[in-house]
Amino acid sequence: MSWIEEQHLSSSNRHQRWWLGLSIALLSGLVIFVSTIVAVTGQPMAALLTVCSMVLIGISFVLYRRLHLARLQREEVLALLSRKQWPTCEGLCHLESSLAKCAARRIQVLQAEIADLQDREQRLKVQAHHDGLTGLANRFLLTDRFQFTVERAKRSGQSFALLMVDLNDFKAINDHHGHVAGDEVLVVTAQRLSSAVRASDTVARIGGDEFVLIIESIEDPQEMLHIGEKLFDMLTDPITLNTGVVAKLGASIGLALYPDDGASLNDLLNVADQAMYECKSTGSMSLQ
Ligand SMILES: Nc1nc2c(ncn2[C@@H]2O[C@H](COP(=O)(O)OP(=O)(O)OP(=O)(O)O)[C@@H](O)[C@H]2O)c(=O)[nH]1
Repeated sequence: MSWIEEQHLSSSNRHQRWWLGLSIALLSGLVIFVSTIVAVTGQPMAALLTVCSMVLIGISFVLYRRLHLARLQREEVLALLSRKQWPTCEGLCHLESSLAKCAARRIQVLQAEIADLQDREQRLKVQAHHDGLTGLANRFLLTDRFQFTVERAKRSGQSFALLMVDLNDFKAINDHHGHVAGDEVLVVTAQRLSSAVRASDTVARIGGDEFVLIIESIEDPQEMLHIGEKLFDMLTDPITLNTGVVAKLGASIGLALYPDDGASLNDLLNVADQAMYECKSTGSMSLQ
């Protein structure tokens, strides 16, 4: 038997003896206590005795737990010693550096997870505010930009224009060349509209082939006529599709001015929509 095992055994024997002694002492104490109560009162006080007994049992249990835990800890240290596994200085350094590496790896993983979440949040925001096909603003963002433009126009005292654009005979592209060709036409149309206005202006797609533009800071309504003509020329320029098919489309454009034609988005959309249908029915681009 090794010295460590001997130490271990004698230590647990000591504890057993200690525990036995304590139990006997507690039991004797209890018996003396009960006898005293009976002698003094002449009758057993059952309730009082029960409480006292429970207190004594509680105390002995706590003592036992403490002894038991202390013994467990000592057993662990003895086990380490017996296996000669006590960490050396080198071992501790190694342990420290591997813990540091582990923490650094965890931080990297967390950073990647945070970046991924931020990326997803950004994508969700874009999805919520933009048209999936063309990347233009959707109706939600259009409403937001409209409010923003109104506030700016109020401060500067300048007017702004709302244009409604609708492609003519777009359905025929879908019907004759397929939905993919139709999508391509919509994407090119969006690109053309965006390139025709300033970055601060808003271009939105609000329906199949319906687009809305907000053109800021209009000093002279005549200015809008030039912009309208430029848009018309751009949109009626034939589009060569990926399949080689050349798509020729017409466009109808309606105009409304803030604040002359209304102060709310709905008012301006109604005026521009009416103007656009007049343009479509006459077959010519006549900005109202
Ligand atoms: N390819 C494609 N087609 C769409 C999309 N959204 C709506 N459409 C189609 O666009 C067409 C729009 O129909 P209309 O409003 O009659 O268009 P139009 O032929 O230009 O008619 P007018 O405006 O009266 O000249 C419908 O056939 C819809 O199915 C889309 O995202 N992609």
